[in-house]
Amino acid sequence: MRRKLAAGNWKMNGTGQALSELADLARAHPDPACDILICPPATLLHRAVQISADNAINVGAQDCHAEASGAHTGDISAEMILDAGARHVILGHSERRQDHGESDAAVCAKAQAALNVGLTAIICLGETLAQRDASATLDIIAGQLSGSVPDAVTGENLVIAYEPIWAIGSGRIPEPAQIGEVHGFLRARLKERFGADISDAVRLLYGGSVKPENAAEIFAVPDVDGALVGGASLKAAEFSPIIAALEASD
Ligand SMILES: O=C[C@H](O)COP(=O)(O)O
Repeated sequence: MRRKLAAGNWKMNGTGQALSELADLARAHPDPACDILICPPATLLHRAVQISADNAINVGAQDCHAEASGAHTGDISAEMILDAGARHVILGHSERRQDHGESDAAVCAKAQAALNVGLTAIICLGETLAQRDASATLDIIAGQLSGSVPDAVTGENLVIAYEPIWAIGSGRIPEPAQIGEVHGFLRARLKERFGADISDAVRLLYGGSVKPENAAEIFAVPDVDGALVGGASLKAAEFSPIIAALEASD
């Protein structure tokens, strides 16, 4: 049985003051019925881990380099993330694919680096609005899935986040049936490639304008195992009802 996952991606938001939100979140969810993960900027990673050492909040990073070490100014390696005490890393977010030109192959190499040190890779994929309008969504998703996910996954160490690019930060979300179509497709493709045992263990998150008001509807969609939340994860008061909706979902 997959344990549901409420993941918050703080993106390039937050200085030390924002860490009080972590403590508030932990107080609101002392014994959650789902996993809770916050991915702050790299500058806050270690402090976030320290604050969360004795509570139910997990901490993750937002990116890693594909190499273990070397002359890569400004980057951090998977081992550094592990050393900071985090156990998850988001990879291939559309903002990185766009801002940094990350290809599926680059995301796959980063994911392999993450798996090599024992991190769980949260690999993001999703279509643009033009691709959806052209009925190309499943083709795009199939290509990203096959190109971005390394062979060495066990199931438990892989999370896939379906994030339609047009839904990110826009206030728009797909119809539940559209989310269900993509998630069902992802599960089937994972099963084809890795077999049922691994496919059944992979958690599939939806991301893009998840808010307290729409969370229950999204979590009722089959094969949605949680959410990757951006803006609404920045404040405990807004993320907490999303977590509660996930806990209440079947
Ligand atoms: O990683 C999170 C997603 O990009 C969703 O962001 P959002 O919840 O602000 O739309």
